[in-house]
Amino acid sequence: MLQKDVKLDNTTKSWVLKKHIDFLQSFGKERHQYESSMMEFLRMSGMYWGLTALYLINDGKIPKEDEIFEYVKSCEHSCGGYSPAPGHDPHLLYTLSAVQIACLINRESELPIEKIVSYVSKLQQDDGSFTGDKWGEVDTRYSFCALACLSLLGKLNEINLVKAVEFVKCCQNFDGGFGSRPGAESHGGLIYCCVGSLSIAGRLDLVDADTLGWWLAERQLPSGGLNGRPEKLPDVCYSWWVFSTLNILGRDHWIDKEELKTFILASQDNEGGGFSDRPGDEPDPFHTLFGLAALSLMSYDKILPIDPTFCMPKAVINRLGLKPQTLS
Ligand SMILES: COc1ccc(S(=O)(=O)N2Cc3cc(-c4ccc(C=O)o4)ccc3N(Cc3cncn3C)C[C@H]2Cc2ccc(O)cc2)cc1
Ligand SMILES: [Zn+2]
Repeated sequence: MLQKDVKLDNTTKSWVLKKHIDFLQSFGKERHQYESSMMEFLRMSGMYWGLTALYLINDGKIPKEDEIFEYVKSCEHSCGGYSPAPGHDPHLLYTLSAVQIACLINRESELPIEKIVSYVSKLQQDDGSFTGDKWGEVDTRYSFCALACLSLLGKLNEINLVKAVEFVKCCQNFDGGFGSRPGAESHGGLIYCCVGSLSIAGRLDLVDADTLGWWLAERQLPSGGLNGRPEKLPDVCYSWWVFSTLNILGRDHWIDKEELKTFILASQDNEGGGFSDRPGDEPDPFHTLFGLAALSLMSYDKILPIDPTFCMPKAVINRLGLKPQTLS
């Protein structure tokens, strides 16, 4: 079977740092007005992706912190959950993004912490799993959102952590990977969510690190890029999901970092800045964060260090006194 991959033109690129700062600072303004209105349904997450990326390459400086915190507050619901934009419904995805943004700008103590804890706790099911909102769709993505959100607020003990870990374990497959629910196939993004959950819970002993490490290393293609499942095309965001998981498991040397770096740099937009999912596509804040975050794990140039479990600057995780488990 011909292996699906992309062909890189052979110029190893350096990176256009200044243009990435411009791209991130202008996203949502006139240049991207249409796109930003199209993306209203995920705007709180879009702000977390854009602001975290900017923090990493702009020396930790984030402009208009008061305006940002006003926006976060405008999306707060009486139940303690946050919506992606005013007038939308609250959801666990955007509640995590809201807490992450507050931590980035040092304002987490001004959040209604007890109400957020109550919102997240109510989403935990009897089997330890979490739904994304009251409509009840269970997915290991939401286990990660719940544990990351409460851990950032120092309230991890307010949910049943033993049951939460038990559910993640039930989603482990024979290939060492994890899926969205028990029996679902292994997928790079969900493996990151499950290993990230176990890292926050201090239960990486439950992971078969050699079998999973091997499956993750198999994601690297001749282009240097990583895919999320066998036979899929490489994609910059998997540089994060797969590579940060290998980093947590202490096996990031099992892939060729130089080749991964070349793939990521080939996916940057030299004109307008930003990174796309693969070379030649449109850049967006989502792939810009995950490309920069993977480069940060490789200590590329002057990108500030990032925490592999929370996908947040190490300086913020240290300030909060958090120590997510990793296997050295
Ligand atoms: C452009 O098409 C999509 C498809 C899915 C989504 S998503 O919200 O379900 N989601 C996140 C995601 C975001 C973007 C994007 C474009 C512009 C912005 C502004 O900030 O963000 C683009 C893609 C994307 N996807 C889809 C994707 C990424 N790589 C391959 N694909 C198919 C991921 C998707 C699921 C998701 C992942 C992580 C997360 O924290 C939240 C949602 C969004 C746009
Ligand atoms: Zn992607």
